[in-house]
Amino acid sequence: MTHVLEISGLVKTFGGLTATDHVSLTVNSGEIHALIGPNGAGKSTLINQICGELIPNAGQIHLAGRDITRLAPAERVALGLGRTFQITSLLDDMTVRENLGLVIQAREGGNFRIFDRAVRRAEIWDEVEQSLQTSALAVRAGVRVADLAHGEKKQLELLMALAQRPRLLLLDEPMAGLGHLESQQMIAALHAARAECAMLLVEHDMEAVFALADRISVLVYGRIIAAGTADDIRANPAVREAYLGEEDA
Ligand SMILES: Nc1ncnc2c1ncn2[C@@H]1O[C@H](COP(=O)(O)OP(=O)(O)OP(=O)(O)O)[C@@H](O)[C@H]1O
Repeated sequence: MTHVLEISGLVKTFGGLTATDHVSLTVNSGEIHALIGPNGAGKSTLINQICGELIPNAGQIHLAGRDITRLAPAERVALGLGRTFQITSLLDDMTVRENLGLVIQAREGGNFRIFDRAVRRAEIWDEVEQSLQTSALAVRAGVRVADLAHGEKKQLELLMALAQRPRLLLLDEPMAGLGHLESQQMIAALHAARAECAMLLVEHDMEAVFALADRISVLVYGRIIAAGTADDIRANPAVREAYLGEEDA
């Protein structure tokens, strides 16, 4: 079986510190795999190696069977690696609809002939409407990004990342800074998105992790100390001790 993502024996050191200590994990197609762990466990370091912002000292990363360990970030994106857009990359003076249209247009590149352009433009707007259809943003399509609430901007980031049609989407704390209702909307949006791509979800909000994850890997001091379903992880004594702490014990 080809996994969407396969990480094997990954090691990353910073001087004397081993931030990624022989990490192996897989993400299957259609799966949401959550990566949890306390502050400083090495989650960002691992994500940055998957994106190509950091190159590991040892080990391999395969995306859909292709060795991407040493590829540049843009080459990984071209092979189907997606990451949520940061709010700072949204265009404030343009509407939700226009921001989405731009991403779809960029995905297609200049890849159509002049006499196809009008047809293509109509197809792009159709795709924009489709992607908005089931989103909490549907009623805000004509609103400028500058006038959106924080949670709405996070929803737009997700739609823009999905519009790139990634095989694997890396989600770095999508619940951060969201209120209760906004978190519920984000959980619903991620749940709906699982039909479109596999996801590796780094998240501190355990309610969201337990609601969404098919499998969970627990990282502590750079090592995966446990991996399994939400029930496995909840019941694992080492995890309760190292991570969930008194809150769940
Ligand atoms: N560029 C760097 N140089 C030196 N040490 C680093 C560097 N980046 C991360 N570290 C160290 O590596 C370890 C893992 O950090 P990392 O940021 O990956 O953890 P994290 O799990 O993402 O934490 P958080 O949940 O707080 O974001 C920490 O001890 C951190 O201080």
